[in-house]
Amino acid sequence: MTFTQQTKGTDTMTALAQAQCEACRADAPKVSDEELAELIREIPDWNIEVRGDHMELERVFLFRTFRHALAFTNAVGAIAEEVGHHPALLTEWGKVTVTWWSHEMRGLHRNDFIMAARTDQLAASAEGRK
Ligand SMILES: C[C@H](O)[C@H](O)[C@H]1CNC2=NC(N)=NC(=O)C2=N1
Repeated sequence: MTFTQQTKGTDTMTALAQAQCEACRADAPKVSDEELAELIREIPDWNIEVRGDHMELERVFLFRTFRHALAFTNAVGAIAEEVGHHPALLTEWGKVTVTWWSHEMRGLHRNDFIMAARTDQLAASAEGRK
């Protein structure tokens, strides 16, 4: 899995968000422990959850209303569809839990970190954040 960072901007999260996702393959390499330590620093508000035999990236976003939560849910869904890499999305009143991991390879790929960074960028401009 190559991973091309379009820019080496000062804000590494922005650079991560602008990186290109690659098509997920079952035999794609999981991120190494070193990559994990480096990449999680670029998305500091995300938690690494160990679930069964794999890790997942997860963050809760709070909103004033269900309508705002639903709008954000749909915005995340749209960027997922654009790249063909999809999160788990739990939408509740005033709250959206976003979880990224790579199903076919049962683990964390750089794509998951890219999409978490893009999710943060969406949240930065989302209406009704608490
Ligand atoms: C056929 C389709 O492209 C694949 O099933 C994609 C869809 N979206 C995906 N999303 C995630 N998170 N992991 C995958 O392995 C995955 N595979």
